[in-house]
Amino acid sequence: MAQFSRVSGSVGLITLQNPPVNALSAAVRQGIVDTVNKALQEPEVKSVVICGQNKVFCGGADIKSFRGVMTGPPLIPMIHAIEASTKPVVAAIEGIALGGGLELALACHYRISHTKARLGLPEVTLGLLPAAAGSQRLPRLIGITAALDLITTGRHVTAAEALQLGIVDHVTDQNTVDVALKFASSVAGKPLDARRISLYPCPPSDDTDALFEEAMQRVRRSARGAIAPVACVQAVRAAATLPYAQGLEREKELMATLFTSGQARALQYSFFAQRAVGRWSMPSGAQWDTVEPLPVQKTAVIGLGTMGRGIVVALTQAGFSVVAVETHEKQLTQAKQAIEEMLIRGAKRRGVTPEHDTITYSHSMEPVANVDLVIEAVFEDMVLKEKVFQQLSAVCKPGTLLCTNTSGLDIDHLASKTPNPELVVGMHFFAPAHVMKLLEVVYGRQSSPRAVATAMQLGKKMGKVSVAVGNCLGFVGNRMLKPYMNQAFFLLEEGASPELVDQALEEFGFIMGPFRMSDLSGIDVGWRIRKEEGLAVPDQRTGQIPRMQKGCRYSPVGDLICEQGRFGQKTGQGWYRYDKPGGRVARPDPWMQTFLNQYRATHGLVPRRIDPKEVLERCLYALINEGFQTLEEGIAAAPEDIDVIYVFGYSWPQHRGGPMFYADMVGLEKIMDRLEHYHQAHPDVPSLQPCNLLRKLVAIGSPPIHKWSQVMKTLRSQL
Ligand SMILES: CCCCCCC[C@H](O)CC(=O)SCCNC(=O)CCNC(=O)[C@H](O)C(C)(C)COP(=O)([O-])OP(=O)([O-])OC[C@H]1O[C@@H](n2cnc3c(N)ncnc32)[C@H](O)[C@@H]1OP(=O)([O-])[O-]
Ligand SMILES: NC(=O)c1ccc[n+]([C@@H]2O[C@H](COP(=O)([O-])OP(=O)(O)OC[C@H]3O[C@@H](n4cnc5c(N)ncnc54)[C@H](O)[C@@H]3O)[C@@H](O)[C@H]2O)c1
Repeated sequence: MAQFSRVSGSVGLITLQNPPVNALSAAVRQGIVDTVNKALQEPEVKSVVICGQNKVFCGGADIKSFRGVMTGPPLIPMIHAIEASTKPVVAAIEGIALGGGLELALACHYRISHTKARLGLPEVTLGLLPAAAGSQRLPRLIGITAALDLITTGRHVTAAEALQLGIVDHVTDQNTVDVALKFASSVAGKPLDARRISLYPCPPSDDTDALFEEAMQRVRRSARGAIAPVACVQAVRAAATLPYAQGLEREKELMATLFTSGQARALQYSFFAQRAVGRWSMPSGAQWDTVEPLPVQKTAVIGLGTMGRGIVVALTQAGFSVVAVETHEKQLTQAKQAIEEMLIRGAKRRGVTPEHDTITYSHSMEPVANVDLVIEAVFEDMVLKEKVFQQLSAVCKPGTLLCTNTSGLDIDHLASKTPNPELVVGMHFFAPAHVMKLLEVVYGRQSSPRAVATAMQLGKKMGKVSVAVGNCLGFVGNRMLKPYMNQAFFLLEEGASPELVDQALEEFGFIMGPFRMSDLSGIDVGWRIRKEEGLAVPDQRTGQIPRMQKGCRYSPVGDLICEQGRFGQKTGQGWYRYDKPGGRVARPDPWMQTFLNQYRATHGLVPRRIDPKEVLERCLYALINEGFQTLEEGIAAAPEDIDVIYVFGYSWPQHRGGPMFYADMVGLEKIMDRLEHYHQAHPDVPSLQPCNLLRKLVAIGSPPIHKWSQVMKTLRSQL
């Protein structure tokens, strides 16, 4: 809806009304058409102001309506009618002007923004482009380079940057609508042609071809196969090289392809999935809207290694005081310096003053006594963690929440070592913890709903996308990674090279394939865990690590290269070769080829040519199958939870939605058939056997992903 009123006798005020973000639904568009007509027809009205209800201008087109039948007046003619108006129209921008919201503002003759407003054309993040003439107007207003930046990244700009770029005419910290009304009165009757952006020529650049060539290459490099950023460059190129009307036609053509694409569906699914994970629930029935979080102001972090340092930074930046505890003297000094540097860099990026005086460094537990919440990040060693939790239980005031950053150890076991197991939860951050958006909040059997609500809220305050998951070895993310990595190892045994496997998965859209990723994070991490599990241990009789363990196929290739001291980037050698320890550029290593040849010969394995399609199917379908298993067990509550974890924690390409969304796109029947095919070929790999939930979903006709939760409820009671 949109409401019309007349202010001070001669200014028509149009207020968009569609909470919470005044999205341009059919009713809002109809409201704008009607009220603009009214303003144009009423002779008393000399100028017009458009604003949004509740101090929010407009969040753009109504994304929810994209999947249904589009009704109501189309956006483009509506926007053109505003620009063509003979009475000046002023946009009063408060809160946000995003996507279609900014396009609406660009059709107005003047734009006045509140200092705290954010503006942008984020359509690319939804797999689209600004198709209400935004791709044609913005370059004409602010130039090609700046428009390319905003349109291809979708980033939001502050009002100050918008003023500097020329997107808005004036910024105010007063009541924006009042300022706009006053301004509208002052420009009544003034000529408007110089204010109609569609009439502007696109500002020329020295070498347009070279500029677009360079932009296209940059965008293709970072797009990881996403098509929308490429279409955005093409649309801006049309603005730069074609008359406005033809540019608009090109924009429409490009949008038509994007609008119905699987990528747009995936990205829009991902947008809503990110919001859905905030509405968490526990098997007990406790859920996000019925549980009050505990108040948290003072926090502590125990262990200042790789993870602890990032967690201290994230907590400090979110405004919490932190007691940072590290027993190792040298580590404490180094951590202090690293944390200060990270805070200074972060403050510079955000244009604020760094906050270091809220951190208290300590090598003992005493200062932890009066904190509200502790996050433990010591080595991944259960005996050590038990000891730390016992110490914390003795030192902390009653009611303190005890969280662990373990990557996958048993939360219930750890909780059982404390007098208040209801106050223990997992807070599994991802490295680097101050950068990575994902947080898995792991509830144990006895974790109280308030403890979970508190950890979820803390994550939100730290700017994380937090997902509540159940307790099991590896939780959701790392548990699903195991069958994926196992397939990657098996493929090496059967004839693939690390490069072949990585390339297939990088072409799919991962930032790094499994081997480059494992070189980056340290191959020895998994090796140590496998040794603790008794897997990476030679048989006393043969002296070799068995290739069958507990009745399942096991590949010791990762263990064997660690035995050679090849731990990845940190040692300068791993699955690849680097120019020096700590080097970043991975090069294929002839040593690896020789090693794999000898390994295969030793075990009588005849190498074969591996097709990249097989790499994708075996690695991804095994991971997806494990995802279904976590749903079946209720460890993950919904497919959206898994997809958000994979997109934000494991670099799954967002334009492919996440593993479960991808499974839906590929077709559950195909996934099941291919898994059965590979399981027949490898009967000693149980993770290739389709799990019950997948079979049942196929049996009832493969319902679409948004129906799985409902189906799962019924199935879980039967399984
Ligand atoms: C061929 C056809 C031609 C079409 C022409 C194209 C036109 C145009 O170029 C395309 C667009 O504008 S594309 C659009 C470009 N615009 C964008 O990409 C902006 C997308 N929105 C955002 O980035 C964030 O929501 C804000 C920053 C606006 C607020 O952040 P915050 O304060 O943290 O709050 P929050 O929790 O995030 O949201 C609160 C609730 O609002 C909901 N909702 C929000 N926007 C919606 C929308 N546009 N729609 C519907 N709903 C929208 C959101 O789902 C949530 O509800 P839920 O029930 O809990 O799910
Ligand atoms: N590194 C990762 O990518 C990653 C990701 C997610 C979770 N994790 C988990 O986070 C935890 C920490 O991992 P990390 O990589 O930061 O380890 P790390 O080896 O870099 O750091 C651990 C730190 O804990 C300190 N420490 C040991 N005992 C202590 C004690 N009693 N009191 C205080 N400090 C103590 C050590 O001196 C060391 O500085 C582990 O449980 C790990 O599984 C790691």
